[in-house]
Amino acid sequence: MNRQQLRKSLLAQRQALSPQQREDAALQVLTHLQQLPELEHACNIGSYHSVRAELPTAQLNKALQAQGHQLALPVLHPVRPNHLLFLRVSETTVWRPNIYGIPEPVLACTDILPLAQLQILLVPLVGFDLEGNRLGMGGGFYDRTLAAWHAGRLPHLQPIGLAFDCQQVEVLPHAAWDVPLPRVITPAKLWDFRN
Ligand SMILES: Nc1nc2c(c(=O)[nH]1)N(C=O)[C@@H](CNc1ccc(C(=O)N[C@@H](CCC(=O)O)C(=O)O)cc1)CN2
Ligand SMILES: Nc1ncnc2c1ncn2[C@@H]1O[C@H](COP(=O)(O)OP(=O)(O)OP(=O)(O)O)[C@@H](O)[C@H]1O
Repeated sequence: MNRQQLRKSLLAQRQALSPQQREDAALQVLTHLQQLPELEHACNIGSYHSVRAELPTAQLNKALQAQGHQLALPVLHPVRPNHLLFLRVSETTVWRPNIYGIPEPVLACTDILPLAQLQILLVPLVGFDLEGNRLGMGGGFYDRTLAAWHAGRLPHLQPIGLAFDCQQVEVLPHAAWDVPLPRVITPAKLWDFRN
């Protein structure tokens, strides 16, 4: 299967889960996440606003905020195509759907949290393999976001993919620009692909 076929098949598997299965999965993922020593101290966490059949993040985001972490959510970059900006969010954040129908915080420059100030980046994904290679929605948004980290320029950033177990495959075909994830959390476990 090529990337496009794989994406279609993995999206269908995710779609087949019931809303209850998705919520249960999200709670299990939150439990693994909360066991990370990195989260013992308040930190800046890049997260995402889940849509459609993605691993739900509403409760997870709320729980992280309640624990004192500052969340930053992605907005599509207004000038650089296929790039993301991460904006601080709070209870007063005004949301607006982007061109993909994904709610994002209304862009205010003062709310921008540069990647260099994030300690954790929770990454949505469609599929991942046993080496941490990631398949996303196809825009290359996170590959671009993670390029500087991959090049060693964001040593304090820890990317973590969030997924259902059915999104794990043995091998994903990967391209030069793909940035493998060091860790992925699914309901079953924390996958650590480092060394
Ligand atoms: N919740 C969430 N937010 C996210 C992402 C994500 O995967 N999940 N992204 C991760 O990169 C970025 C947005 N990327 C996206 C890329 C494609 C589509 C999408 O629905 N594509 C449709 C075609 C839409 C069209 O071209 O009009 C499709 O593939 O069917 C959605 C988000 C940033 N924010
Ligand atoms: N660092 C980069 N620099 C330039 N182009 C890139 C980069 N990363 C990805 N691309 C381009 O983005 C396109 C989409 O990439 P890909 O199919 O790997 O996206 P994805 O990882 O599935 O999506 P996303 O990261 O948005 O969830 C590719 O055709 C590639 O040309």
